[in-house]
Amino acid sequence: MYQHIKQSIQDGIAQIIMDRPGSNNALDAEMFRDLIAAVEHCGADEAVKVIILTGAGRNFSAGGDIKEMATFSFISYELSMLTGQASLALRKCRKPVIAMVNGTAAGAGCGLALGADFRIMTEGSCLLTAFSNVALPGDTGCIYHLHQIVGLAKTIELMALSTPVYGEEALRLGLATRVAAAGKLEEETRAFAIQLLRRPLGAIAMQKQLYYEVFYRDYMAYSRIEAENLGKAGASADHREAVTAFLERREPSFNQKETGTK
Ligand SMILES: C/C=C/C(=O)SCCNC(=O)CCNC(=O)[C@H](O)C(C)(C)COP(=O)(O)OP(=O)(O)OC[C@H]1O[C@@H](n2cnc3c(N)ncnc32)[C@H](O)[C@@H]1OP(=O)(O)O
Repeated sequence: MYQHIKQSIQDGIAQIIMDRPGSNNALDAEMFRDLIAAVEHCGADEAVKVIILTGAGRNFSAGGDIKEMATFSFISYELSMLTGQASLALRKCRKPVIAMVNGTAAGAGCGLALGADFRIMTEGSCLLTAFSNVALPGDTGCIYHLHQIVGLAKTIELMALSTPVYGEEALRLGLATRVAAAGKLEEETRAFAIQLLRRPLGAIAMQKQLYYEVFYRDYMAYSRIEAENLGKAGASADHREAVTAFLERREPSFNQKETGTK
């Protein structure tokens, strides 16, 4: 049904898989659209009680498709807004959403994991904001979600430095819900989903509605600024340099000018 999104339902648990392992599940506009459709579909399907979002292969997702970015002269407003809508779809969904973070969740992948209600990680899996590595300010509501969990000071640090946050530290910061034992990520995520299945899901749906309506009130205003900034930064010399450096597998050399100047 979708090209790079797989969806299955078993015993009330839907699994949505970002499935482009050759590119570490890097996301393009079509994948964001399909992900939103899959989440909305699961949200409306009576057979689905709990949703698990994960990535195929070694990593959850490497975020926006940098190889595709190399072909752009700018990042479109439509793509930028789609990123924010994708993580909002997880937040708006009335079913509990668990991000099963296999390997790395980078950039937009990190934003999506943070848009979920729960994150199950392993000691070796990590959340990596990554945006500043490619001279971008952020998307997928990443700053908004992060700020809700760790506060502004830690958000500023994680966004500016793009330091990876591994399982145990993520747990300490409140970013991870559970850290599964090595090799047990799927088993422990499923056990967590089954635990949720036994909870009063109607009341949890109302809790989610309340979180969304109260704590995400200004999300769309935020999202528009996020998209405008992504467009400006996507046209900057620093971003061009970062994308070229990524493809050439070398460290970028930033020119230190304000992002958005050419
Ligand atoms: C609009 C949205 C914007 C954003 O999200 S901005 C943030 C963009 N994302 C990043 O900056 C993260 C970039 N990727 C990485 O840092 C690493 O990857 C990982 C930590 C995720 C995984 O590392 P490892 O397991 O060592 O894999 P590997 O050798 O780096 O990559 C394997 C193949 O995957 C391709 N790939 C990785 N990330 C992306 C990406 N974001 N877009 C497109 N392709 C990607 C590589 O190039 C390579 O491919 P080949 O084998 O052909 O050389």
